[in-house]
Amino acid sequence: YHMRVSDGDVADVVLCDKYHDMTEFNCFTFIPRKVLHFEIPCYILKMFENLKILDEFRIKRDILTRFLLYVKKGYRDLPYHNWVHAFSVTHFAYLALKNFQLVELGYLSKLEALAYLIACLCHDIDHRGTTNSFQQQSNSVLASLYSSEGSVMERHHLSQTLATLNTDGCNFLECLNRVDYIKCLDLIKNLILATDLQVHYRIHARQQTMAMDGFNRKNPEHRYYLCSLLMTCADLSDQTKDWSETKNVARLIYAEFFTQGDLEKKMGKEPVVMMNREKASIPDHQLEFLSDCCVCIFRILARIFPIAECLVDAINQNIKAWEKSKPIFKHLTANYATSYEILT
Ligand SMILES: Cc1nc2ccc(C(=O)NCC(C)C)cc2n2c(-c3cc(OC(C)(C)C)ccc3Cl)nnc12
Ligand SMILES: [Mg+2]
Ligand SMILES: [Zn+2]
Repeated sequence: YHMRVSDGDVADVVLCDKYHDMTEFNCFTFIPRKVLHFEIPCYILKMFENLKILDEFRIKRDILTRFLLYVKKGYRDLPYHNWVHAFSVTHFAYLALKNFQLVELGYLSKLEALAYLIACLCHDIDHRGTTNSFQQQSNSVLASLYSSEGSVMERHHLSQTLATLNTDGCNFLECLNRVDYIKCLDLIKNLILATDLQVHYRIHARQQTMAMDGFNRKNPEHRYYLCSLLMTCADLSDQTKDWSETKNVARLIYAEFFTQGDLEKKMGKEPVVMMNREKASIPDHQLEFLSDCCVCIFRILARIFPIAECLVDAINQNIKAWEKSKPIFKHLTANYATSYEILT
């Protein structure tokens, strides 16, 4: 296992000093999925450096690099829940830290910023392309481990994160003092668990109230709601890009959903419509998801950070595009098994 990341792999990343001009990269319109796959580790290191986080916590670049190369190997080769998703989620966290000046203006402590970036990188490690309910249905090992506490997949992602930190030469947090170290792991736990849709539904109303009342940095509940909101926004940030990106991401997500549906049929179970390639209407589901889930989360964000209004606008543009795509899907679906092929 230890031979999986060599010192040469680490050196390649530590020594790369390209990408001096980060102007484009620092904008909300930048599309992280367009970054060349082999360049992703270098960009991640650049983001940490650019945010002055390494100096703050005296984090060694080679140890952080070995950690992120193991994290990269921890992701499976799935259509959506893969290393590129981890990078795109982390890129949004970087944009939020930079553009909302989260640390400079006191919204997040430096430690919370560090935990936020690490949680984004690790939040879907070893995902299998199936949902929490599928873990129960299939009596998976993960369900037997975690179903009593809920958030089965998210608890597994957290466990994989801690295991990677404890791999030789990967614990870049060991230079933190004891209090910060324990606090950082606790923050990473809350952030990764916040990416469970059920957790989001449970705290969504209170996040809304927090935004209406005004964020109070002295209130520990507000700090938790803000961190969770920033996490779900990062996880959904693909939806704030342009229409071609939105269509591409939908194709990837439904490739996973339909594969799960196929698996469920083989198990003699009826999949939910959204995962059934014979019955799903991608535009309808996406309209529902964007209107009922996505845009609401980003509206709360925009209430706290007005410059995030552009992200709400981008989602609304994509909602309009899904509406316009419906007649085409309706017409074409008659000839296709599902509207999925049209997205390819
Ligand atoms: C474009 C897009 N469409 C989606 C359509 C449906 C669903 C879904 O899970 N429906 C529930 C059923 C399966 C039981 C999720 C979708 N989705 C997510 C996503 C968000 C998540 O949760 C947070 C981050 C807390 C919101 C967690 C996991 C995922 Cl894959 N990311 N992008 C998407
Ligand atoms: Mg997840
Ligand atoms: Zn995710």
